[in-house]
Amino acid sequence: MILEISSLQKVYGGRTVVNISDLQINAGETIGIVGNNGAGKTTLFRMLLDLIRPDQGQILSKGSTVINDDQWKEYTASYLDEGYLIDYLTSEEYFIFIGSLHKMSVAHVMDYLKQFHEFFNDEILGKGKYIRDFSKGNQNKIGIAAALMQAPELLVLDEPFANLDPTTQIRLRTLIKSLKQEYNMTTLISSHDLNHVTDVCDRIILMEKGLIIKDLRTNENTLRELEEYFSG
Ligand SMILES: Nc1ncnc2c1ncn2[C@@H]1O[C@H](COP(=O)(O)OP(=O)(O)OP(=O)(O)O)[C@@H](O)[C@H]1O
Repeated sequence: MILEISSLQKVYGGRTVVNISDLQINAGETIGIVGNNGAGKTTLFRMLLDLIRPDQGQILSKGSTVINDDQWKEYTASYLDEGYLIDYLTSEEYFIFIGSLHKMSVAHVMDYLKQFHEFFNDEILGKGKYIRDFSKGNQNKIGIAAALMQAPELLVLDEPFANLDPTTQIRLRTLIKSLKQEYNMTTLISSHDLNHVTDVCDRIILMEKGLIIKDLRTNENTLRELEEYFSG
């Protein structure tokens, strides 16, 4: 078990926006979190990553509470939004900076980036462009590639398919699947795209008003079941 959540609550302005009594995530699972706007997906991710603190309950990562023990940072990577990026750096400078945090040399970073050749679609590297000047979709790609740099055991991505062109969405699906196969990475992905999450994830958690409404093992009926739920 890599993550154990119990009695977790976050309250904003008297309203409980996350309310999860019990949730366990096993190592190697690829989990899609779906739910309409305001369901609490991002708030849950922010608590998992100690970006905000719960009002109640606890999150254990490999048995240690994330708020008291920094151990989780060694094996957890995430990309939630552009707040992770550094606007005044070029993409190369940013990758080199993130690489340096993981003790990677410049040559190592450049070598690492080769595997993203297709994913970057010739738009990210060698442009001499500052991160602030990239499109939102291309900023996403930079953030995701940088998050993967530490070869995390646990990866958290908030709406990674949003703003990506269709070609890159499909490439990201392939990338996530291959990472799972290659080194059994545990991945949490929030998404509004039911097609993508049911294709990529082996488990889907449906949230509504902070609560977990469904927790499904993905099978051939899952997409239809989710579509029915959301259309009703
Ligand atoms: N800092 C904050 N202050 C007050 N309310 C907040 C804050 N952050 C989130 N909320 C509220 O918490 C609820 C859950 O928001 P959250 O962003 O987690 O939802 P989400 O499922 O990620 O939604 P979306 O699909 O729109 O990204 C929303 O009602 C939101 O307005």
